[in-house]
Amino acid sequence: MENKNNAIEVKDLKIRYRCLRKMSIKRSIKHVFKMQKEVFEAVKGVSFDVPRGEIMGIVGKNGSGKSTMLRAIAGIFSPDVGTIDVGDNTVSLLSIGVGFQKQVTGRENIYLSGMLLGFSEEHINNKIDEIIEFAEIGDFIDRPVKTYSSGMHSKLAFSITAILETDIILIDEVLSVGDAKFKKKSYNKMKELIMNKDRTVIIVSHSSETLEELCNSILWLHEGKVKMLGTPQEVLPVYEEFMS
Ligand SMILES: Nc1ncnc2c1ncn2[C@@H]1O[C@H](COP(=O)(O)OP(=O)(O)OP(=O)(O)O)[C@@H](O)[C@H]1O
Repeated sequence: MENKNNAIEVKDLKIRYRCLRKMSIKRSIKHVFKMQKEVFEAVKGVSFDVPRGEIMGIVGKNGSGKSTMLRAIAGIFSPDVGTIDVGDNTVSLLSIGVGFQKQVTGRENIYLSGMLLGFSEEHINNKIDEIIEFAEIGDFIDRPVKTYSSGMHSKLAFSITAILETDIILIDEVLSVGDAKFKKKSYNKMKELIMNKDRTVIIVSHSSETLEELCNSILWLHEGKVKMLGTPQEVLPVYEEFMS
């Protein structure tokens, strides 16, 4: 870490997706050994720092690279170019559709997720009752995750991150999941986690109201590049004007 007050340092980050070039089935059978790969750069040289204890919001229209960047910071993708430094902090990503083994039970998934986040079995043992209680999914905790509704899935994912308390929390548009009661409870829990002065948070959201209330800074991504970086008061009005 260049500056010891930072929890996250991202420098010149570039992330590319490699997909197979579209061609007819006949052609692809004929050319199976030389199928051409198409490369798409979703993040095109992004740099920013997040000081320890701060909350940064990310905005940008659909497809601007927000989720790709969060996944890279969470360690799911590695950078094609550039660096991401999170020091020795534990990092968790709250996002719909990542993280669970569908064939095994919610309880087993708590252990798997907890260990992936870097926690010991003993630590998870101490926290598991609290996680299950917070998730409010009843007997489903001992059923395979593939039988869960999307609301149940999100409640369990949220509870694991919220109760295990990593140093860095990355939140991808999940502040508004679950039913009204859980939404309120999770929003309050998130605020409690965020208010901890040592915790660092990045939130991707389309709600300017939420970002304005919670964030110290806002990063505006546009087509994989930084369009603006500043305080919510500086960035959000310009962004809203741009989007309208
Ligand atoms: N697995 C993939 N393979 C190829 N391209 C992808 C893949 N995932 C995302 N992309 C492309 O990368 C770009 C950035 O996608 P990303 O999901 O990061 O955007 P986003 O800003 O999070 O969008 P949204 O607001 O819709 O969630 C998009 O153009 C998308 O089509």
